[in-house]
Amino acid sequence: MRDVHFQRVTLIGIGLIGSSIARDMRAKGLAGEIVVSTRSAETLRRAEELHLGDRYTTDPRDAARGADLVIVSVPVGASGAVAEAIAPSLKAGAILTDVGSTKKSVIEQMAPHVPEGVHFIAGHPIAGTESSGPDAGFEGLFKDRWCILTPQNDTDPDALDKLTRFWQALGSMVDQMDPAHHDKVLAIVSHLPHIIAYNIVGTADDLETVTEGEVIKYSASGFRDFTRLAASDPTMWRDVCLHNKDAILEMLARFSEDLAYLQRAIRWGEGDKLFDLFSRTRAIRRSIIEAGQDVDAPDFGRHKIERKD
Ligand SMILES: NC(=O)c1ccc[n+]([C@@H]2O[C@H](COP(=O)([O-])OP(=O)(O)OC[C@H]3O[C@@H](n4cnc5c(N)ncnc54)[C@H](O)[C@@H]3O)[C@@H](O)[C@H]2O)c1
Ligand SMILES: O=C(O)C(=O)C[C@]1(C(=O)O)C=C[C@@H](O)C=C1
Repeated sequence: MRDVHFQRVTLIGIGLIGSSIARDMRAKGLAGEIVVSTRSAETLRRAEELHLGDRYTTDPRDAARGADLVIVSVPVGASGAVAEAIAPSLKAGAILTDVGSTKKSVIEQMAPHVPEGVHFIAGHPIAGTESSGPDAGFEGLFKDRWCILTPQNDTDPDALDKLTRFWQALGSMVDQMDPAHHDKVLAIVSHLPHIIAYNIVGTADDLETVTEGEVIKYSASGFRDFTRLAASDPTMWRDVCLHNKDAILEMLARFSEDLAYLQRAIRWGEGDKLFDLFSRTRAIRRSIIEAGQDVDAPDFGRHKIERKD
């Protein structure tokens, strides 16, 4: 059954996130018309082959013209340039949003370009995978996942309500947050895990010369879980690191202190300290599962989740 929320929705960027939004919009009939725009002609052709939209263009300004909702789904470092490019064609009353993994920097980049009368509300769906590009998206990515919106004091309540209901129609649970707070929370729950994964897999790769191939050969599921995160898109994660620098560095400093505590406990054979920490963290994992939030546990096969615990 169709449930049209916006007559024309423009998607700027059609990778994992943009194409997942497109697939759900199509399946649920949330848009009268979907206009797809992306930088490279090749990606655009692929989006067309996948029937993700109704109209396709590599010109973002043309794509945004007349749209009721514009969703920017590009690496966060490109947000400002995209906002500048589309600004002249945004119509009064349109809602402009994004899905970027960092919020303070995206708002700083985009807000100065937003014309009077256009409602800019930044957002971030907390859902994704290590894959990228239009083929990587899938219907249902946002189901039962949080989407954080970061409205400002002067955000129009009706526009906020419309965007909230749109994300809810995609299956998300919607929360509101201050952008700086968002960046701190995401630094610890998303950005640090990726940085740690990139680092441990890089270290293991460096050790290959010492261990003569054994790191890869004997890597069991613990290490493989890290390799899934470490396979995430390099451009996206370079931009996240550069655009959430302060919060990431703050969390890394805290992480390093706690790692030093662990290192010391191992050196001095303080088993009780190790046991206490490992018991506390095991309880956290269990509470996440009990809260029903383990639907996307890393499993390499994706979509089918086998619970081992
Ligand atoms: N991958 C995830 O798990 C995930 C989850 C939530 C939010 N996000 C955020 O969503 C956004 C998109 O991520 P994705 O995973 O869909 O990425 P992706 O690499 O799959 O797709 C990115 C899209 O942006 C376009 N693009 C790249 N550079 C550009 C530029 N300089 N100018 C204009 N367009 C450009 C690409 O052509 C592509 O269409 C990012 O800001 C990311 O931080 C990602
Ligand atoms: O599940 C994954 O592979 C993800 O990396 C998704 C994930 C996350 O860290 O939770 C990654 C970046 C986002 O901005 C939001 C979600």
